[in-house]
Amino acid sequence: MSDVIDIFTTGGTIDKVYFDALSEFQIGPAAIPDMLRENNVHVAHRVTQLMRKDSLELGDADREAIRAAVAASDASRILVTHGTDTMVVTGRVLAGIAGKTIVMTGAMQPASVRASDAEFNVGFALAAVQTLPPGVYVAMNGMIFDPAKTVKDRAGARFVQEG
Ligand SMILES: NC(=O)C[C@H](N)C(=O)O
Repeated sequence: MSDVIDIFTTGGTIDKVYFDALSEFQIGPAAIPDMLRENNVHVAHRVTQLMRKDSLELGDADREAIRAAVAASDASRILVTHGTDTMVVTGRVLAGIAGKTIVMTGAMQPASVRASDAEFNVGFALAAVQTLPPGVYVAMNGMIFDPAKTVKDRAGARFVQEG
């Protein structure tokens, strides 16, 4: 097992950037490498961009590809950045990968805009992945959630534990 934190990016709003010519947001390159460098983060890590998709567009094959990448990693600590709309769906697919701490995070606002929750969530998730025992977690807005018992409250722009 490697001590390096494997970071897999999949897209989602965290990676959206504004394309002026089209007057719309599209998913750009992964935001996390610049974010970690600018914040002077020296935790050993490597970043792999798996896909650039809004999580509403992820299908079963995409989720299996994410699962395969996580399962194949030699790291015991894995961070997955992901769109928030279906983060818990992918989290449930990742359940059952034994012996790894897998933390998912994302953002309600793109990392490229000023009032974004992206840096806070990534910092929080980076702490969580280094301290939590093996399992799959959603780390968002200062809270840790079990994807099996969590839903996104779209109106409230937050995650909510069920039951
Ligand atoms: N905040 C987000 O990431 C929402 C976006 N539609 C997604 O799930 O990819």
